[in-house]
Amino acid sequence: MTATARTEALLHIQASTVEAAHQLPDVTLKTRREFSGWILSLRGEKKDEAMDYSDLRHKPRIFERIAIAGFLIVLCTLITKQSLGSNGTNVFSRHELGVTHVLITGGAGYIGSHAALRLLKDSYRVTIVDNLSRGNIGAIKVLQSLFPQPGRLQFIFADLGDAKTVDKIFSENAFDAVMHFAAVAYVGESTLEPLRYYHNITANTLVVLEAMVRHGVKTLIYSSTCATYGEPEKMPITEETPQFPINPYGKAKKMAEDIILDFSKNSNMAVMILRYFNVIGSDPEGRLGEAPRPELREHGRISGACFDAALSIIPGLKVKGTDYPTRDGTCIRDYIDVTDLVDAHVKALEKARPKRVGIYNVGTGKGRSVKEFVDACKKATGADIKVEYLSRRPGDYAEVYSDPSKINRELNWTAQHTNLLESLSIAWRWQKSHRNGYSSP
Ligand SMILES: O=c1ccn([C@@H]2O[C@H](COP(=O)(O)OP(=O)(O)O[C@H]3OC[C@@H](O)[C@H](O)[C@H]3O)[C@@H](O)[C@H]2O)c(=O)[nH]1
Repeated sequence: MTATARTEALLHIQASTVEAAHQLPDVTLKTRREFSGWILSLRGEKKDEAMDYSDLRHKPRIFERIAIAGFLIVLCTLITKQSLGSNGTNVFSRHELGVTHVLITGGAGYIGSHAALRLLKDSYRVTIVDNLSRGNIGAIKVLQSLFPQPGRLQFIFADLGDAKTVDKIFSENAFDAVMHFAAVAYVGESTLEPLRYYHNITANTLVVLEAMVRHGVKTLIYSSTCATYGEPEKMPITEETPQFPINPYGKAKKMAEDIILDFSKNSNMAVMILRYFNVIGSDPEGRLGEAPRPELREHGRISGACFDAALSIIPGLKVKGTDYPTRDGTCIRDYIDVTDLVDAHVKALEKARPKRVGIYNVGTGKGRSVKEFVDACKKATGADIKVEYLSRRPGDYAEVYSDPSKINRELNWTAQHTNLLESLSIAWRWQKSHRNGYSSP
């Protein structure tokens, strides 16, 4: 286009704009008249009923324009703060706008997949990173079938130990928050393979944290455990109970906590550390469940062992230790339903604020012995589970149960599913229809 043609085109546009202005609809004229009237009343002048909107006398003077602009700026700032939080990073409000993107590490695992389901249901955007060493692709497939819409759920097969890949994932995605679930998590196995535990839990947390810092991700919800307390003298356990873990799993989680907490002292990051007690149950609608690796059966948790025994996958349940100083000689644990646990994560995410560091026990506050647990499991499954009594399992502590009052108070969270039989019955429904985990109907 030549310079002359461009000038002609511009003149044409201006002419049509003037034309359009002359055809302003009545409503615009009315608004301008009202505006002029408002300006006059601010000046203390009398409103001229016959005034014309185009009368220059009624246009705001320069200082009035500055005052109006200032007023509008203050108003816009207030509205923005209201919707984005005082420093623009309020996760909850961004979620209300429908944009919160949460990275779930270990989202193919038992707890991670339930958390992903809940977040997706609540309209969050979710990216799962999992190396499938402990998790199940079957859980991912279920989630994908429930949320097939583009942009809702992304699955990335990757190992958190691979810092380069993790960095690439962060650079290709704008995460608002990270829920770091991925970890090996068997107390018994940790005593046999401590290096695996220290590396997987501690080093990988460092990789995630460093990537968050590099890419400006401001919120971390960290999965910790009651195992960090070890064997406290006083029950119930509060967040102030001294942490003296007695097995590599608990020690590695405590180290990861220390790394995060030391880092948080000079950072704006919002950090929520959730110390889970013993997680049981499954999605009440039967879409997800707990599917531990068959080769790790010997290290498995009590709930999995009970169900395996009920399904005759193993000949019977081995109760490990009957000489603990407890009411019936078996260990006491605080069993928390996975639905409540993921609810605690959502509440933690909603209440996360820059520089806020929260540490919370997530438990029911009730302790149940292994024998009581096995009785409930027999009722839930209806199976006459054969029980064998063995000596103690290395790394076990006699009794832990939580004082959940801090999380009740600060996150407005209370365990809702405290009926052990009910939680086990729900989990059993899924287990018996998934005899071989996700790979079998
Ligand atoms: O087959 C079994 C399994 C477990 N148990 C006993 O059941 C009790 C609970 O053991 P689990 O392995 O289910 O759970 P743990 O208490 O060791 O740790 C659990 O809770 C805290 C979480 O953070 C851990 O990830 C989780 O493994 C222990 O006393 C254990 O010895 C058995 O008697 N037989």
